[in-house]
Amino acid sequence: MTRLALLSTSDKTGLVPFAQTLVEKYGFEIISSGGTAATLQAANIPVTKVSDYTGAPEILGGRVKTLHPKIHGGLLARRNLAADQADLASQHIQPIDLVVVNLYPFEQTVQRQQEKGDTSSDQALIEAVEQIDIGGPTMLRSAAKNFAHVTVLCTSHQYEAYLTELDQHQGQVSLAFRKRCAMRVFERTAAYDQAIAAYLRQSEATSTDAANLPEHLMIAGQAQQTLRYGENPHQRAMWYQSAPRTGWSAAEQLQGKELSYNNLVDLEAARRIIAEFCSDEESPTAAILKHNNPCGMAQADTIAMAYRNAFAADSVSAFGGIVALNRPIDALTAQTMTQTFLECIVAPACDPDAAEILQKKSNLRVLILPDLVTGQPITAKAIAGGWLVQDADHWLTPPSDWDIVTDRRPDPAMLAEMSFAWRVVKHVKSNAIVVTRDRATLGVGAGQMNRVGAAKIALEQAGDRAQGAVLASDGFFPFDDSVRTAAAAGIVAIVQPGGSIRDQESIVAANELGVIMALTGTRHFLH
Ligand SMILES: NC(=O)c1ncn([C@@H]2O[C@H](COP(=O)(O)O)[C@@H](O)[C@H]2O)c1NC=O
Repeated sequence: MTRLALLSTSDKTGLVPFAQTLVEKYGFEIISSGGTAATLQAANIPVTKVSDYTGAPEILGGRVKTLHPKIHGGLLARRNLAADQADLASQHIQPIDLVVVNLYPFEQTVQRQQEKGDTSSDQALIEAVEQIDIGGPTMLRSAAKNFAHVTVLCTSHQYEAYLTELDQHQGQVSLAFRKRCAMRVFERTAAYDQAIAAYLRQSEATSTDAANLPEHLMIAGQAQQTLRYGENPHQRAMWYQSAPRTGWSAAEQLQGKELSYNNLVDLEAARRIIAEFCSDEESPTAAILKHNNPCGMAQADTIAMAYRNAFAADSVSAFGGIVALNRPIDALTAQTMTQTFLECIVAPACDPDAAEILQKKSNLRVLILPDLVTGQPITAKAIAGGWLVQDADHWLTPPSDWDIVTDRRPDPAMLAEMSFAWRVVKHVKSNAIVVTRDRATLGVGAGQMNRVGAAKIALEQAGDRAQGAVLASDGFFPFDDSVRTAAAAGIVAIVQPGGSIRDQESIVAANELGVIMALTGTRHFLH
């Protein structure tokens, strides 16, 4: 008996030569849905339309094409079960050996809508809903469930491997291959459903109410790149891209070595911190990061000067750093950046003459990410037996809402400096203390197990430069010791969340030492 293959593809890439080989080399008979059948007919490949085979026309503008017992009976029947075979015979159903389906391009449709900036109009919703494939996933799932007997391909990338398999097994397919194909189907349909759910969820309010977090957590992504290794060479790693394609998956790498796992983690930390400085009125800003923490961050009148000041903040740590800029890379900045060893640079754009200069450092990875602001709305951490999910920390209390708790009050310039320090410390691992002056970091105490330790590191790094500087703390001061250490080093203003039962002790110490203190009311722990 000839073997039956069911082909129903939206993406017709490689379809014709593949179908030709199936028919001519392996003697398959083909049945296909309307558009696929038309493509094959145009290439003179013999094909029967699904509607002719089932006797049921495509209806509802294509919403029902292949949803028919003659199709799903042929896909689900167990070849080794007499009762199933009897059902097929009585219903004149032919078993189907091979199913080739790729789905309506739902993710691409949403991507296009996002690029046009319209994902929520009535028209956009109608368009997206029509791209929710129903018949395709149904066939894929039927065939995948019956992998004991049926082979199912859900992407044109599998055509070659399938033909090789036929070649190697005298026209047959091994059970192991069919099982792998089934696994890929369930991965694909899960990701497809996740994209649909995410699209529908996006119109919901982005409240911090836990009830608005999804009832079922679905983290989906398509393998974009096998990374050489993870954080360490003995850890496997893969970069998955979510749909629609945005963020780092859509960034342009102008030059440099392949991105590593650690590069991407650092780049994302760099993006998050520079995103804090991307509003229209923001001055040119540069951040240099090492191991996820800013080692130097500065604002200035030009981006070249901002980079220079960020580098000067801690030129030792900047070696091998990751740089993020909130302005296009210009020639002068490029020139300055090539004077030291850097791992990666990310900026919203790059001037042509700057690109030419950077090319001299051929290993240096330069990435262009025009949208530095948009990140994932949630963060997820793996723990044994589950995941922890929270809203990304998008909150920032504006200085106008801070509580100035000391007799001395900041003038506008001092308040702006305190706001700079506050926005930097938000992105430093806890316990975090940052010392800044003239919109540049002078000292960064990161990831310490006690706040005094973080303060000591930041102040020691700042040294004499701490005279007249500002200190920011990501969490409240449990005691007044950090305030006293800061004042002794020359700090004139402190910004911290407040909220300790001993806040008053810190305030009394600040008043006694003539230090300005602002309480923001919100802490920014970062683990
Ligand atoms: N409704 C159905 O019964 C149905 N059957 C197959 N499809 C999809 O239709 C596409 C192929 O259509 P065509 O062969 O007409 O170009 C495939 O992406 C396939 O997944 C369907 N479309 C949507 O649900």
